[in-house]
Amino acid sequence: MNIIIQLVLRINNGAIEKNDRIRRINSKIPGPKGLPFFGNILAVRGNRHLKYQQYYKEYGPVFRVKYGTIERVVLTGYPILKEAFIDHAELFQPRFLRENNIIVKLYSQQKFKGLIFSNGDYHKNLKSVILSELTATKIKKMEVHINEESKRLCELLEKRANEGKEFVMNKYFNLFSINIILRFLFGINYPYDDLNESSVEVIEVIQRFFKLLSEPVLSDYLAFPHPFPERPREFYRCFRKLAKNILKLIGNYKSKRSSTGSDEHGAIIDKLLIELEKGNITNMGLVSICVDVLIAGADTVGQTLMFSFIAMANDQSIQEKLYQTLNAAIPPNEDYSYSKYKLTIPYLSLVVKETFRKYPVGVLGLPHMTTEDVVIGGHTIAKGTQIIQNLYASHRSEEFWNQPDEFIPERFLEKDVGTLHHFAVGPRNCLGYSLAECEVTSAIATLIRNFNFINPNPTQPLNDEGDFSIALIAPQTKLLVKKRHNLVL
Ligand code: HEM
Repeated sequence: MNIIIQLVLRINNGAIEKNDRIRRINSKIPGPKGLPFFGNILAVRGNRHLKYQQYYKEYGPVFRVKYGTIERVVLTGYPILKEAFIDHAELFQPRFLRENNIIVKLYSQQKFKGLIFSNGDYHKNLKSVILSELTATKIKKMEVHINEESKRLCELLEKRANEGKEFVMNKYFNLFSINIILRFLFGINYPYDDLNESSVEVIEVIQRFFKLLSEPVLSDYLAFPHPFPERPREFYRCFRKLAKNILKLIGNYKSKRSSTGSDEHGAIIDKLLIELEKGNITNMGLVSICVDVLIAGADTVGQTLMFSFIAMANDQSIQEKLYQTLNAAIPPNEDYSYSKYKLTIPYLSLVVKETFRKYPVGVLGLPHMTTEDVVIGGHTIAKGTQIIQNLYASHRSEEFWNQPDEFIPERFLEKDVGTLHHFAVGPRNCLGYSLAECEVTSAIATLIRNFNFINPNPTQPLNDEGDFSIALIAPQTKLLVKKRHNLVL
């Protein structure tokens, strides 16, 4: 017993000493004063991205906040993010992992290792395996499926248009993006005639999982191993549900593969199964990786689309101009094709860029960590500090954008326009960016060609303020849709 107590004390002392060093070095970085023990954790509850926007205005592009004993430095604006994540890429690349966090412990054990919370060669290898399935050529090959999903969405919307009633749009976009990720991962899509119970459940579990993952918990305050629960039970319930679904899909995929005798279906899972056979990942690791790609890829695109349509329903002139541009560029009986038209319909690109600018749904990215002491923007940041990319505040700052809170696609025609970085900056940025761009552009083009999206109460602009989560959540939004003509299907 004595030995165990001594061991725990030694670990505690090690952690406390390490934290003291970080605190000492970071103490010169400006930032809000915090409460003893809690630091700033109570002040940033709720819409954290708005609080960080306010801190950026008060303290500048490099500011420090404390989450209990965790030292967090927040970087805002492309120039400072570039200085850190590109000019010092190696020092800022790793994911921040709390050593005493159970999830992180689980994830970092070989058995459960996923993608998002791994580092080093394991992460590098996995990222390149998955990226090899998301090249421009692969995406072009999959375009037919993306168009199919867009058309299915149109068919559902046609029913709503025929009813002539307003309806909540959000879950349709979520289903669209989940289906595309499932196509890339497993070569399948979620069966739906409309929003049935099981599809809605998957959407809700993914959103809840993200939300729970983004909420600070008691363990955030503590620098040492402890017995307190890390996350509410609901978190594990969500993970188990997702894992169960994924295991079923992997099982189905394997039996389909053995029944057809084919080795190559062109889905990401093919490549991951090879990694499993080589012993580079475990069975549970495979599940964690699939959960990571599913949650990272589904909610982000769904929320982005919802924000875009809210903006366009609030400004009919943008929607009308886009509709006319698309009509002029694409023959009436031809589908929109991303690979064919992405460079030839400038106004569509402007609308997509402005969507990503005004609504960078990965608002604070995912936490990174410094591997050495480093000077950024004139401030010394200690080795081991948690680093956050303040993407929302960067994209909404008057320093880089004129009228940043307005939706103005034409801003990208100006000469000295800011730099978009909604997929984060540096080599550890979003793995799905090419797919996301293709999905968002294709869905906007196909839907706007076929429907007019209307705010049912035009005297009151639709709310476009999101609710903080790892992927900003768009408000539940009721729209009216009107068919433009016979659908281009
Ligand atoms: C509008 C859509 C999307 C946005 C705005 C977005 C944004 C982001 C951001 C900000 C990060 C954090 C990067 C960092 O830590 O520096 C990220 C990471 C990630 N994203 Fe996306 N993302 C989107 C779509 C997707 C899609 C479609 C996929 C799936 C194919 C995906 C998969 C991932 C993965 C796996 C990571 C973790 C990368 C790593 O740890 O190396 N994302 N994304």
